Amino acid sequence: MTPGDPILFVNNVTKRFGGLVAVNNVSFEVREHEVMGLIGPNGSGKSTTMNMISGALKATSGSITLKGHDLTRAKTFENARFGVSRTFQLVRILPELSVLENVIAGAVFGHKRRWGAEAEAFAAGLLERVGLAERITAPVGSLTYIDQKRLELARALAGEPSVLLLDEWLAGLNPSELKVGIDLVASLRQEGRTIILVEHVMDAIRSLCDRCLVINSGTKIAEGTPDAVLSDPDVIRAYLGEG
Ligand SMILES: Nc1ncnc2c1ncn2[C@@H]1O[C@H](COP(=O)(O)OP(=O)(O)OP(=O)(O)O)[C@@H](O)[C@H]1O
Repeated sequence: MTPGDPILFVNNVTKRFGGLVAVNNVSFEVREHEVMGLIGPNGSGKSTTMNMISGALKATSGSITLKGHDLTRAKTFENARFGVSRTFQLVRILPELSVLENVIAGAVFGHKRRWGAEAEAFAAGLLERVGLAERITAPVGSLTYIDQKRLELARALAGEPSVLLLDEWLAGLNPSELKVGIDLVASLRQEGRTIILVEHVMDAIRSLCDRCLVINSGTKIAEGTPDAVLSDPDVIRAYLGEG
């Protein structure tokens, strides 16, 4: 789907941890229906940026707004209400709940607050969507790694997000699972989801992203199409190091 108007505005955002500036005066916009890749070497500030959008961390300065909601001033739990859902670098699912219950939890605490039978039917539909229809009543402990990833994705989608944050969602998959994972994200793109993708798998970045933002040592160093940024000498230098 062709990207529409910008809905997420990150304005001059800085995050300090004591003396360390993890994110340094970064600004960008994300348009509706756009898949934006956020890339950069290890420790460059990608997860910190995602955490500020999701509300897990508060910016030291700057502002983040989504469809007119000020995420920077919101309480942590309000970011989901305002339309942000995410997956985590290390899968986080609720081990004492079933597959279905995990996704219902996402619907109940999400953007639109569905309850009861409505939440259950909605969650079941999403499990089918991510390829987990057969495992609906399974205990989460019995899931394979890729199925845990599918579950986390279904739970994030259950929040009916305006923007979906995928933090290295493809990490740790073997080559055949990776293809399945990329196809699944491609199908989300196809249906017009707005996504920020933090990813080290460059094939995924090239095939999935409309646009990429590159950060290095907390500072934005490039922005553009995947092909343009990945051939940018500053970006190559950041990844490979000087010399
Ligand atoms: N809670 C924290 N307290 C102190 N320093 C932190 C904290 N979280 C992150 N940092 C530091 O901030 C910098 C940016 O980290 P961040 O995790 O955002 O990088 P990243 O680009 O996501 O890295 P990776 O690709 O390895 O996941 C790093 O130097 C990291 O050590």
